[in-house]
Formats: sequence, structure tokens, C-alpha cells
Amino acid sequence: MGRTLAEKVWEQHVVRRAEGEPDLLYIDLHLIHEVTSPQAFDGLRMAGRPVRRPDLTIATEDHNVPTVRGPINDLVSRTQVETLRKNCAEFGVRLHPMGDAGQGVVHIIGPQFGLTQPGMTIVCGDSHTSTHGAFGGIAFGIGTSEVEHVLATQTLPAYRPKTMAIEVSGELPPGVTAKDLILAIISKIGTGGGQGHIVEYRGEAIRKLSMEGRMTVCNMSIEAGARAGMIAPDETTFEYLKGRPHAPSGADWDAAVEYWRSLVSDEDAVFDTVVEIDAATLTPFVTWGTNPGQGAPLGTSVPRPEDTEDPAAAARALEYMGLTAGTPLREVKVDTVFVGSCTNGRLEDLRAAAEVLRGRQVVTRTLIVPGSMLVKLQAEQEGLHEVFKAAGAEWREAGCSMCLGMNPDTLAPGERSASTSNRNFEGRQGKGGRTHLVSPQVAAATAVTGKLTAPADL
Ligand SMILES: CC(C)[C@H](C(=O)O)[C@@H](O)C(=O)O
Ligand code: SF4
Repeated sequence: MGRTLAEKVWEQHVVRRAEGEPDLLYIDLHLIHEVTSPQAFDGLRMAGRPVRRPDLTIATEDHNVPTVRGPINDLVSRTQVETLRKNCAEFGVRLHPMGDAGQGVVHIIGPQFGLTQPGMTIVCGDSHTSTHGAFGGIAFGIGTSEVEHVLATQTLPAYRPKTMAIEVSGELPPGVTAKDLILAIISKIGTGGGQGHIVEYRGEAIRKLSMEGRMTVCNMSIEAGARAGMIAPDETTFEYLKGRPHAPSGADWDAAVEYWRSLVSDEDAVFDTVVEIDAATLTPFVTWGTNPGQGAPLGTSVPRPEDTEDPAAAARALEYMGLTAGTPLREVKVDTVFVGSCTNGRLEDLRAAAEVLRGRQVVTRTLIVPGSMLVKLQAEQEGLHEVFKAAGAEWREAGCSMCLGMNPDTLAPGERSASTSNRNFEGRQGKGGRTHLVSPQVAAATAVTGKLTAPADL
């Protein structure tokens, strides 16, 4: 019987297998940030162990950094960042600190450096590690004790998840993005729909996505409860990687591409679960509730709880969100717009937002936060920052920013945002803050009108 892509990559990395035990997997790349690594390094120190493969370990500062640079005033945040610096210096781990040209959100910098490659196993103490699966590897988030295990041994014990295929046929209509697609998928299968599975996104619409779009889709796999998301590598992947600092070159490149081409699910491979979606039926999609599965097409209205899968949860969500069933989503007023995060903080996302904002004015507080300092530099080389500033938006330094309230970029209680991030949980962007997840295009159009809006409405 044929094998799925996930099975191929997994089998390639098993260093020990025993009946009734998790497989011991070799890890090709370990990404680190300040929030989930301190205790892991403490554990190593106490055991008197070094980092096994500092050359396969890379760290950045992202969650706690202020995007208007200056000292970190919050004590917990400052301690986490200082601790990361000390740990990386002591254990010989490459770190991209605040102020460094390579600094950025952990899931943006891996691909940008060409560290993230097809067929790899990639882990990080962070749930959105699934982003890296866009290159055709197995990438997933791990807990702090697992971070310690990987630091010490470059391996990880793990049970092999089941496999799920999400087949996206047809073509996304104009104005409909990868973000709309993944929000629609999560609202269809639910926040638990992918549980216990590695999802492989397949089909014509996926093949047509850019690497940035593929990363947006894989990023949010975790919001559907999946262990990981992945997309088989193809010419789009190779083109993106070619020439990046850590991509192979010369004869090594040719050999790598030859291997990478084998990283596809076999024709006769059998998935445990299959979900089918027709891309042509999709329209811009927004969330109305307090989990990423509570979403609807922008052209519809806030649903009645009794018309949803879980009426009690929907009623609670509407209460928290301050929304009334039946209100057209286009009538929902927003006071803050955030474009950024590891979901939508890449150059393509900023270009899309700039295209909408060019020659227009924002009426909301609007934060445009590049996912990495390299994205910032590239955006500035194209003059995108001038477009944002002329429109009245704030142009910031790289970091997680308003994706979550671990730094000064937060919503005040009762404030409502249109946000290109990936989680709309209660208090996610600040205590009492209300979040609508949207694409960069919808975020930018919303900034112009002050209500949830698609560019086509302008
Ligand atoms: C802080 C970190 C552990 C967390 C995660 O695991 O995803 C964060 O990045 C998030 O997006 O909620
Ligand atoms: S940008 Fe948001 S989702 Fe991504 S790592 Fe940072 S906090 Fe997590």
C-alpha cells in the first residue's frame, strides 16, 4: 500500500521504535523563543548537560518585545528576554535578539533563512510551529519539558498521529485569500476537527497558493485541533527556497530537490480522514465569536446561537463580543486594526494591505507590524511603509505584537479589533478585548471604513 507524505517523513526520522512505546524521532530543526525555553535550559544546567546540537537550534525574541523599541518595562517580559540571552550565550545557541537584523517572529524567520526545508522534522515550544509544514515537513509545537529533551538529545519521543487529507478543489475567487480558506475550513470541521491528526492540504487551490499563503494555512492547523499541517513541496517551494542563506547550493541543491520531489503522498495512499472543500464557493470570511471556528462569510449576519453547532457556547461568545444575532457582519464597528503575526505578517500580506490603503485614510487605530526585521526592510525597500504612514497607520518593528497581550500592544477592555492573527480567545489581545480574525485585505479595508469590510466594498 502507498504511503502518505506524513508517513514518509515520519518513518525517515524514527531512530528507535518499540512495541507500546512512542517512536523516538530525530529532530532536524529546533526553534526557540523567550517564553517557553527558560525552564528547559534550567533543566539542562541542573543535569550538567550541554545542548546536543547547537547548530540545529536557533533562537529569537518575539513575544515580549515592544514594537516601538525601547526598554521592556514589564518585569516578567524583561526577565524572559534577559534569561534567553543568558541561556543562549551560555549554551552556544544562535540568537537573534531585539535590534538584530535577523530578529522576528520565530515562525517567520525559519522559512526566511531557508532553515525550514521539505522533509524535515521541526519543533518549537510554540503551538504555531505547524506553519513550517507548508514546506512539506512535519512541524509541531512541544511543551517545555519536551524542549529540554530536544535540547539535550536532538530527539523527541512521540506517537504517530493519524493522517487527514483536506482536499481543496477548484480555484479561490478573486479577493479570497489563504486566510479566508483556513478560517472557512476551521468553521467547517470545528476547533476539534483535526484532533489527533497530521493534516495534509491538497488539491488545485492549495497548489496555486504562494508559499506565504501555504504558511498561513498550515499556521492555523492547530486552531482546528490538528497536531500539524503540511503541504507537499513543489516548484513553488523550491523557487522560494533557492538562494536563501541556509538552503543547499550547487550540487547539494540538485540532490536536495531530487529527494524533495519524492515527498508526495503516493496515489494509493490511504488517509484516516478525508475532508473536501470547493474553493470556488468561498468568499471573504471573518470570525464573530471567541474561537477560530466561530466564523462566517463577511456577507452574512451574526448567527443566532440556536442555528450554530453549540448554542450555549455561541450565546456566551456573542455576550463577550457584545454582538446581537442578526446584525449584518458588515455593520460591526471596529476601533483597532492589526496587520501582523506569524499568520499574516509576511511581505505578501503587507503588500496586500498596502494595495488597499494606497491613497486612502484609516479611521481606526491601525498597527502594521512586520513579522520580521527582514520583512520590514523589504517592505521599506518597496516603499510600503510610506503608503501605511500616509494612510495614518502606525508602522512598527517586528514582533508578535497585538497577536497576544504579552507586550505593550494590547486592546483596552471593550475595544474591538479586526486582526490578521490566529486566535480570537477571550482576552487574547488584552483583557476584555474583542477580536475578529480576518485576512490582511479585509483588515485594511476595515481600517478605512471602521466597520468589517472587504476591499470590494470600498
Ligand atoms: C506563548 C506561546 C507558548 C504561545 C503558543 O504556544 O502558541 C503563543 O505563541 C500563542 O500564539 O499563543
Ligand atoms: S505571532 Fe502570535 S501566534 Fe505567532 S508565535 Fe507570536 S503570539 Fe504565537
